[in-house]
Amino acid sequence: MQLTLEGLSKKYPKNKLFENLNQTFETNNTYAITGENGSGKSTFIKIIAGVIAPSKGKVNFIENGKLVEKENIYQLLGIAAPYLNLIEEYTLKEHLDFHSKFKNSLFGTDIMNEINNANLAQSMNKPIAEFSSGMQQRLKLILCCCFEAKVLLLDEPTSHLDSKGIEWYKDLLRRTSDERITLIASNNPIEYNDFAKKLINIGDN
Ligand SMILES: Nc1ncnc2c1ncn2[C@@H]1O[C@H](COP(=O)(O)OP(=O)(O)OP(=O)(O)O)[C@@H](O)[C@H]1O
Repeated sequence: MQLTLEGLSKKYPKNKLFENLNQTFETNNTYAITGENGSGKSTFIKIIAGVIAPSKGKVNFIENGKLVEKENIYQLLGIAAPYLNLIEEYTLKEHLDFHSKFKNSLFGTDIMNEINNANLAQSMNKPIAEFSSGMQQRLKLILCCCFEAKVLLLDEPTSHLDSKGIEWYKDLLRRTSDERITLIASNNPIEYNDFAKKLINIGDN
């Protein structure tokens, strides 16, 4: 799997974020997308995810040497980001069942071990609306990392996590990032230092 950027640019009427990014991301690699506040990290992640359009240029998903059609990209993606909300009315169990209709768990029914590791087992029947921000973040990371996806997009992955939660996130990523392209949008080295071989500073552009 490869992800390539061809002359990727984004500007808003009053704000030029990045221009002419050309980059190839390869499977089995983790990349940190850095840059100061407002430089465009989240915008970049949203463009990769196809949520918003670039001003110029292209994002290509290439699998076995072939360009993946736009409508099939969703199936390749796992994404955890502050602006992507869980379904508040669902319980954790309902959320897992719903997610499993679209994607297979990497661990089969052992996904419950992951729920346990994340300290969420006692909340299986609790609605997401009653989850703390840290609990919601842990569930977002499980849904992103523990289900089939070839590209992981993590925007500020440790937001709302306490020190135990950060150690849990690191362990989760260590165990689930093989054979994937992982992009971590962050200014916090704790979130990527152990993983990212390459830093792409969006603000440099
Ligand atoms: N829909 C929009 N219309 C106009 N400007 C926008 C829009 N969305 C984002 N911006 C602006 O684009 C810039 C980049 O925002 P973005 O959230 O991508 O930055 P970031 O690097 O993720 O920031 P942070 O580190 O603070 O999370 C900001 O100045 C923001 O105000």
